[in-house]
Amino acid sequence: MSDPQTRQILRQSLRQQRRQLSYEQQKHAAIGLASHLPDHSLIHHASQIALYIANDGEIDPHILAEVLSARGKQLALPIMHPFNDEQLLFQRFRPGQQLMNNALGIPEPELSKPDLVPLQELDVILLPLVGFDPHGNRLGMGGGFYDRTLGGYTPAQRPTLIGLAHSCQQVEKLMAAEWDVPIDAVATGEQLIRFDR
Ligand SMILES: Nc1nc2c(c(=O)[nH]1)N(C=O)[C@@H](CNc1ccc(C(=O)N[C@@H](CCC(=O)O)C(=O)O)cc1)CN2
Ligand SMILES: Nc1ncnc2c1ncn2[C@@H]1O[C@H](COP(=O)(O)OP(=O)(O)OP(=O)(O)O)[C@@H](O)[C@H]1O
Repeated sequence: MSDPQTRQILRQSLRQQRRQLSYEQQKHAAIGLASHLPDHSLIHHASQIALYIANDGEIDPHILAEVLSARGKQLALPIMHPFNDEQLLFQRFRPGQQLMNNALGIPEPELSKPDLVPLQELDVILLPLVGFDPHGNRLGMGGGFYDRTLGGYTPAQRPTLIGLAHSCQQVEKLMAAEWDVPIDAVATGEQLIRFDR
């Protein structure tokens, strides 16, 4: 599963599966995530947490965002870099804040330099993903945005990386590409799975 064509076929099939989840299944997963994840030590001890606005059937962290915000966590969202469109920036976000669709149709805050949060100041990034395996390999949308943004940092420098996923997004094995940044854990609507390395 390393060649780009195989990755693309798997990506299409996993994206289709998550888009086919019913409204009830999505709601159940979003509530489950918001009820177990805030109490986990990785989140409990974090003060600055990046998450995302759900798109394309992704597990929806918006209830989680409200719980975290009520517990005093500072939240941030990824925004597409205005000049270097292959990189993400992270900007302060308060639930309910006005957002605008970016070029890919995903809502994001309007760029405001004073509200940017340097990556090193984030304790945790909750990342969207298309697929994951039991070793912490992650398959994303194929833009390489998170990999490129995180690739310049050593594991010790970068925030803890927790993928958020529906359990149907787990696959047996993903061959990591050389640029793939492994994640530390995956949280589903039911549980948090930590990867030892
Ligand atoms: N919710 C969410 N936010 C995110 C990501 C993500 O995967 N999910 N990203 C993770 O990297 C970044 C954006 N990357 C993305 C890459 C491709 C597509 C996408 O839907 N592509 C469409 C075509 C869109 C178009 O051109 O109009 C497609 O492939 O069908 C979306 C986001 C940053 N924000
Ligand atoms: N650190 C990097 N340096 C150079 N190119 C990269 C890097 N990371 C990713 N890429 C490029 O980005 C493209 C997409 O990578 P990949 O298929 O791994 O994306 P993804 O992990 O699924 O997406 P995302 O990280 O946006 O969720 C690849 O073709 C690769 O060439």
